[in-house]
Amino acid sequence: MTQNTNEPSFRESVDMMFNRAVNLMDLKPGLVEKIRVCNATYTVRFGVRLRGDIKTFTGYRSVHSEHMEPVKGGIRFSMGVNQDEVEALAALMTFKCALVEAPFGGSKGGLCVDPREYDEHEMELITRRFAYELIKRDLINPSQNVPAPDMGTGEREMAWIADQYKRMHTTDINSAACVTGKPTNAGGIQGRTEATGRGVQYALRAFFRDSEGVKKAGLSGKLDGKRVIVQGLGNVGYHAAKFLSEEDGAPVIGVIEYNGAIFNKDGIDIEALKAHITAEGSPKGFAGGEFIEDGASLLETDCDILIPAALEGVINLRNARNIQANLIIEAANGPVTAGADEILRDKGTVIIPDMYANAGGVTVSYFEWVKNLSHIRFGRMGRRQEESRHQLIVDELDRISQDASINWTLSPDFKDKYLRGAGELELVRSGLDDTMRIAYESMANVWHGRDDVTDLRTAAYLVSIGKVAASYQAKGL
Ligand SMILES: NC(=O)c1ccc[n+]([C@@H]2O[C@H](COP(=O)([O-])OP(=O)(O)OC[C@H]3O[C@@H](n4cnc5c(N)ncnc54)[C@H](O)[C@@H]3O)[C@@H](O)[C@H]2O)c1
Repeated sequence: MTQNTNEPSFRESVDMMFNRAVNLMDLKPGLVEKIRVCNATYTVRFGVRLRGDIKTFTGYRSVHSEHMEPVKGGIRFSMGVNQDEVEALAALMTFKCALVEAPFGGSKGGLCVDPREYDEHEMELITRRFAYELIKRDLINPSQNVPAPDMGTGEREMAWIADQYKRMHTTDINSAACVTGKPTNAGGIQGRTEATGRGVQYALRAFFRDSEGVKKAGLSGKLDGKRVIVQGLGNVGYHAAKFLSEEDGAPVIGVIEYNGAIFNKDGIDIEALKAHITAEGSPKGFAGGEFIEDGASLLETDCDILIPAALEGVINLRNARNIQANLIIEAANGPVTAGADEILRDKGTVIIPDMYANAGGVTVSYFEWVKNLSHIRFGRMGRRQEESRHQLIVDELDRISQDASINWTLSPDFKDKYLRGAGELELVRSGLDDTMRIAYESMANVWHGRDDVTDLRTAAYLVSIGKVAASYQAKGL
């Protein structure tokens, strides 16, 4: 969403950020160009018989880089979808996967449709037809191109896509791995739906462990007590807001939706607001805070952490100077334009970049893909060994607690809970936590360690472009 005619497009913004980083690297120009360009974009126009007429839809699937296969990236359903947008999003997927070491190339898809205009049956017809067009060209395939949810899509659409693939490839034993983000009873993995929001939470925890980074943002102390404003209470924004307010003691004082915002300086009950929006279709009338008609104005309200979790280009040349948050974490892809990025950098605002901040989704998608290909429940292998290791600790604690000189006892259900701690959800969460920590450290080392790198985004690009370049070089390019 470009807000100003002087503003570059989303794709140009990504290129400008890429160029800024690449200028600090010692790579051959030919290799730089190979990494920068989008390999291919397929455009499809197809008709679906709806309400007694034929309605034509336009969709895209873009493959940015195949330095690793399959390529990976979500499918978005929104009226704003266009080629420029999908190509920008596909490029970000390449760098995101490299940064968190998910072994995929970058891709993205989109369909120009407003899901609110159609009922469930109509959406199924539209989704299956779009999937059919992509599957028959191997643009959805477990070993070549694996989509996932994005704006306007969720596990329901992923289940339709997986089923469509299965119908067209009845003998493919790996068909479930053709798409991630499926429901858990249809080949999905526990913790995928919450994964991107959970990743935002882990990213913020990693940031607040980095005292030098916290100082650079002009903040102090811990995540606990920091005032948060979130834009977009969809999959990513809702989970991030819920976890931060319920588990980290960080009150969400503002929530911005496309049709208004809610502000409450004492913190908003996220579950209650989500239930209200689901029932009413709007935050208007919510009793737990003040309703603000011009929702986007809340982006400029005083807070510690701003979480844009809706769409691109919302922080731009028009409002960047008025942003008061010390820290912006880009839960959405591309919420800050290249021009706004420069203004915010000059102001000293720290931005945790999209390619890292929302990488939780692709990380857990990777676990799901591996689970589907291995045909075994995630964590099932080795579970007995894990349990006997846990049992050793429990027995030892039991023994110590028998010591009369120590005045404490184990709670009766401790043992049971401890042993259950090795389940799929716990493994997914700990794998995600590790990934977010390691990736943060790799960026922060560059951010704090090089005088010519003054922001986390450039640091993130340096790390990820370096990995993509190494991958191409290993192939002899
Ligand atoms: N779903 C994922 O796993 C995932 C992974 C990585 C990145 N992302 C990115 O996160 C962002 C959100 O994705 P999502 O899956 O949560 O989508 P979603 O469709 O579940 O939610 C988007 C939310 O934003 C709201 N919204 C739309 N336009 C708005 C506007 N102008 N102002 C305020 N709110 C607005 C919508 O009403 C909705 O509540 C996108 O940029 C997407 O690319 C999503």
